[in-house]
Amino acid sequence: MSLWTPELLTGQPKSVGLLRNFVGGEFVESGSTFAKVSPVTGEQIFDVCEADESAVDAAVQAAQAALKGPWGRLSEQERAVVLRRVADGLERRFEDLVAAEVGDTGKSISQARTLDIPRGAANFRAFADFATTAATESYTTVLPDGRRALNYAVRKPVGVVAIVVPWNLPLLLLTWKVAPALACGNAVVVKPSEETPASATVLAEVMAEAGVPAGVFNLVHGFGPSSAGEYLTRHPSVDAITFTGESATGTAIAKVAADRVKSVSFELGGKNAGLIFADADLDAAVEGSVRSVFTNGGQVCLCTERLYVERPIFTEFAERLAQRASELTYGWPADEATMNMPLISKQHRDKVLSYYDLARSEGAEVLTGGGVPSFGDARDGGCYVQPTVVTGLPQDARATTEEIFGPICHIAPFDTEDEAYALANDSEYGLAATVWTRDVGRAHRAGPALDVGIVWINTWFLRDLRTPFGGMKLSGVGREGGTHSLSFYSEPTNVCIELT
Ligand SMILES: NC(=O)C1=CN([C@@H]2O[C@H](COP(=O)(O)OP(=O)(O)OC[C@H]3O[C@@H](n4cnc5c(N)ncnc54)[C@H](O)[C@@H]3O)[C@@H](O)[C@H]2O)C=CC1
Ligand SMILES: O=C(O)/C=C/C=C(\O)C(=O)O
Repeated sequence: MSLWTPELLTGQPKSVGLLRNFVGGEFVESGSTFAKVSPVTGEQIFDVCEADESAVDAAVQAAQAALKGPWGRLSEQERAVVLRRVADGLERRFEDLVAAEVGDTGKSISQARTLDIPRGAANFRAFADFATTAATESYTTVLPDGRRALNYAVRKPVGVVAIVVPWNLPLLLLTWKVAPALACGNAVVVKPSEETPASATVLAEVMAEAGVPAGVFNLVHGFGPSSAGEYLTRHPSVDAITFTGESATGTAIAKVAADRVKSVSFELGGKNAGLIFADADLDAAVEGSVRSVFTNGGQVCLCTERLYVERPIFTEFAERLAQRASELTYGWPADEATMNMPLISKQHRDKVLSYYDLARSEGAEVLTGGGVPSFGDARDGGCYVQPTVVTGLPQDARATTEEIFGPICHIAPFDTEDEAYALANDSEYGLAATVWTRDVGRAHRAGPALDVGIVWINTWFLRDLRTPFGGMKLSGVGREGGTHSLSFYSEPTNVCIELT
């Protein structure tokens, strides 16, 4: 019987499925299991096999062996054919992936259908294209004595890549790294979040169905410290580590990686600012901010948690945003009209609610939300919080400086363009910013003025997969996307031929 039943959408499945690790092309069980519960109801939906140190070692060895087999001899074009088969497979398994993703996260079926799952297939198609069309460097060299040479670089795989990802956009973020890693000829061992083991398991099934050679894609389930995440990242045969998640976890992984000088790519946290200028299209700025603050329950590293609004429109903007936040509909994930989703876990809900309390104790005025909704049904066992808008905090309050990762924003006024950039830049993080203005000159000034990796003007989370993606300061190390991903997941060897 399929594990990926529509019952997962309710958070109340009739039976609890077993999710296994995928090593060397086989699904394997390990000694212990842990429970995965639904964020919608708090009921257990899966038993998950936790990979112990020997299971992680077997996965890394399977990856090493795969690099020596047929996979290591394929051309870029041949690998691209395999990647496109994976994309086709993800599309064939679309409804299974929706059930898996919604079951694990409680996100709305409409978001899973329009964002999370389509981006899985899109990532594989995009990197099949990028890897087969990207140029490599070439120089004709002329020396002072008249000798000439041709230099050109060839791209080679890095080797075994460890991929560690979080729970907020599970399939999207996993495939964003698996696709370029495989396009460049590497073999991977992936460690999804303990909170979201399901869509990675469907991806493993798709890999097998698409004929990806055994050992090229390996999946280990488990936790971070003293579990699969740590065993994987400190494994001596892992050549590179790519990670998305909390900045503190990035620090822990960087320390482990330093011992063997492994290359790392980190997409970390954010405390992203939105700047609303008085000349903006106010309707668009309000609706855009509703998206940027509340999408995925505020659980996207790109979400806006700090809004700065030019003083003449401050009161109107704040009232309108709070009104729209209060109108966001609750519903079961399977209801297309549902806009709010639960947070991922009780632990994360406790963290977010502690920030709601902290904001109040630091002097915030709560314009809407600030608590927990009540349903009178099984969702009361879940992890819901109210979308929340606050104002009145100083710039250095903890609630306005620390990443909360929930459906909350703080709104503050500003008076000049320079002040707006200074407030936005006054953060340990530097991931993304959103600017709402009709002034084209200001739109072009914002990019250079803001100390972040991504600036959106009059939009948010509009993605072109060729563009550099990543953050400054505590928000990350390196960039992925397009040729930036190809650079991380491959090693260039320069060839110099003297021309006679
Ligand atoms: N992209 C972002 O900005 C994200 C930020 N967060 C923030 O992080 C907080 C904690 O969420 P978590 O999912 O626990 O994030 P996390 O950063 O602890 O976990 C992300 C992934 O790293 C793994 N991991 C954790 N510690 C590790 C270690 N020492 N070595 C190797 N792997 C390790 C986890 O098992 C998971 O697969 C959230 O409350 C949220 O504020 C969470 C997810 C994404
Ligand atoms: O690649 C994207 O489009 C989205 C990335 C989002 C994150 O990295 C995150 O939320 O952690």
